[in-house]
Amino acid sequence: METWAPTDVPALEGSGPPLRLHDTATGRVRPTAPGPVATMYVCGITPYDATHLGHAATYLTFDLVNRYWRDLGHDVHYVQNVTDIDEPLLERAERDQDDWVVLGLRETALFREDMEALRVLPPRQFVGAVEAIPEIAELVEKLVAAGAAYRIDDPEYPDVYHDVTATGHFGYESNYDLDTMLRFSAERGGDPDRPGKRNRLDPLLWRTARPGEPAWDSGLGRGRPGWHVECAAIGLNRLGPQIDLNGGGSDLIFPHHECGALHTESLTGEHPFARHYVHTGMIGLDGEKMSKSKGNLVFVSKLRNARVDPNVIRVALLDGHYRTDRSWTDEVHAKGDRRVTRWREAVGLDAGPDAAELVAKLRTHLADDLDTPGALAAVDAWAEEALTRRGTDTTAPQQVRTALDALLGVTL
Ligand SMILES: Nc1ncnc2c1ncn2[C@@H]1O[C@H](COS(=O)(=O)NC(=O)[C@@H](N)CS)[C@@H](O)[C@H]1O
Ligand SMILES: [Zn+2]
Repeated sequence: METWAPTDVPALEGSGPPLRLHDTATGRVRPTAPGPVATMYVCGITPYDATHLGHAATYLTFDLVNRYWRDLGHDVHYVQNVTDIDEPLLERAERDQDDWVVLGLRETALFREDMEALRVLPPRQFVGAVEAIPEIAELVEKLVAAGAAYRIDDPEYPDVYHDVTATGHFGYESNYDLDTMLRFSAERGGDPDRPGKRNRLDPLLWRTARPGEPAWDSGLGRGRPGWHVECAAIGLNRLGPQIDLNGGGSDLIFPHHECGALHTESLTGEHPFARHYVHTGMIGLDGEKMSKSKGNLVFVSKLRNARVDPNVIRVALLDGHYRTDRSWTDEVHAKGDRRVTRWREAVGLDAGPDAAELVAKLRTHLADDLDTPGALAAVDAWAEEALTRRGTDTTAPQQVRTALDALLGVTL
């Protein structure tokens, strides 16, 4: 499916330190080391209730990774999916007496608009699960042929599951204990208590057609793919068996990214699938996690319709560190608004303090596991200096504008 419109990224002089990021699998912050083309798979939305500020905070995080890698001189091959077939989508369509296909198309279109408004750089490939079903089914067939996957002994619905013992590495990505895995599996779309599975955590690969459910023909018979294998196939087939970064919110640590790694590594034998597994904290609303089930969602489009500057949304969300669970509040919004106003005044001057020092600080903070609180504070300091003690560098205001655009995606 169509990706969204590109945003140009101005080039800056020089470059900063290597990007260091926290990796969930090793539990450590360590340098990324992409080749000339960095490869990044970030899970996309399930297209309903798009685009809430939780989604936005996560995609803004990976936008900073994209921008910083480009600032280091890498090209970035960024792939993202849309889970346009899945239980939650079918249930929402049912609830709203909506056609699930139309719901998905409408919400995906809104998501693209919101991403463009927030100036998030688009993925090179933006792939829907439905359009990928042929290649997903092919991956499942290979897993069955390799003996890593099996049909469950259920004459009515002989679904296909992946044996979690297939690689000998299962659990390395999340490092969760068995109880936690079982709990999250049950809470997040898994079926640990289904009789006949070899292991309770074995993830579904192919769901045999049920009456009244959408189904597609495949070499596995009529049915539809499981959730995790959708991302495994879309990522593997476009980025290869080992990638620089697999990303998403912390709710994807398990089972989603653990099982995605199981699927690709079972087939390719290459371990780990991703050199960095990067996960963002949850955005809440006044202390409660912002989630579809809670219905306490703040939408990017609603803020845009209220004439909120997308730069304010971006700066407000970047004020907290990407890995912390944090809330959207009126104060967070107001602080972002004050900041953008103040920065605009400062770059509106005809001269300012030396910009090179600020650019170096921005790079150092971003390279340090995306320390955006530090980066934004450095901009605050430059703006205060410019507005109180003035400065003599007549090129500084424009240099700062360019650096904020390239590195933070903020246009003043
Ligand atoms: N409250 C939140 N705060 C931060 N990130 C969130 C929040 N809610 C969802 N996300 C992230 O937003 C992305 C899309 O979430 S989603 O719409 O539920 N879709 C999915 O998780 C799947 N389609 C991934 S293949 C995921 O990375 C998810 O972890
Ligand atoms: Zn995914």
